Amino acid sequence: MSAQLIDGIALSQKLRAEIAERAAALTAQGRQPGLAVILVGEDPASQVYVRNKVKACGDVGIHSVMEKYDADLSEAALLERIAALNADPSIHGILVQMPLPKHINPHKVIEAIAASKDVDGYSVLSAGELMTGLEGFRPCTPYGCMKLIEATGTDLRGKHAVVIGRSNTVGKPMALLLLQANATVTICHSATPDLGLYTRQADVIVAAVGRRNTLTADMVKPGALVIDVGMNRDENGKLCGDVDFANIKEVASHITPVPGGVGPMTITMLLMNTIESAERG
Ligand SMILES: Nc1nc(=O)c2c([nH]1)NC[C@@H]1CN(c3ccc(C(=O)N[C@@H](CCC(=O)O)C(=O)O)cc3)C=[N+]21
Repeated sequence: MSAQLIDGIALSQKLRAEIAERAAALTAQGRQPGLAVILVGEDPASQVYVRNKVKACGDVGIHSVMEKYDADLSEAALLERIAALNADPSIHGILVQMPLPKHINPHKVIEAIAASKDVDGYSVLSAGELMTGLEGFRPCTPYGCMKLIEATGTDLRGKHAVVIGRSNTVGKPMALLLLQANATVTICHSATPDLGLYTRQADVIVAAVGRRNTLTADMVKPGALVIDVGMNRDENGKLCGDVDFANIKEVASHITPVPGGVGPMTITMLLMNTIESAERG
């Protein structure tokens, strides 16, 4: 193995220790940070993620409230719960786990969350703040990816970064964060005819597609840095990312593992956004 592993668990531990100190300072002033997590329906993956988020809060001294509802919860009832949490001074962040059941409009739900509590960074306002370079909540997954890149000591200025994927939660905000760090950014997606043509020119590749083996070793320039946002299952049901880790690690300079890379950092940045929200008061 020639590539250096970028360890999302180790970096999370370091950042979570800092978060715990900030949480303790707020708690000592009678302002303990609070996060509400809402889960609608019984999707098993969502149950695991939500449980992990609640556990992470407990570990750093953030008060958390988990609300679970049946899949037939009405949109109106969900909006009512959000309004109550918006008005609750003990809650500084509200996260509604995605995806929602089909009868609920996710845009309506996200926009119902008070801007000051949008710790997922999913609202139109948060997206606009990111686009404009204003202060605001950054979406947790791309924010975590930036911290992972930073941890390698890589200066992104003038580097060519290729983002694969254009989702509102990962690909698009990732491209904007890389741009803000002065990288030259290319966004590739499902309609890109020859993905390798772009990735072979990349100093940094962020794969956020949701399909395993999207990036193979022949598509990676020697010495490139590879961030794998994918969360897929292989034929044995084992968790794997979007990149062919076993072969790319022989070519890349740095690479994130799955699990243990981006996933834990997503939760860490959620905790960070919640602390920042509580500090703003
Ligand atoms: N409103 C909302 N906000 C989200 O941030 C959000 C969401 N909805 N819906 C689903 C996605 C997915 N997501 C993950 C977070 C952590 C891991 C994670 O910790 N993964 C572990 C492995 C976990 C396992 O073993 O299954 C790892 O990569 O090491 C994974 C996925 C947050 N999401």
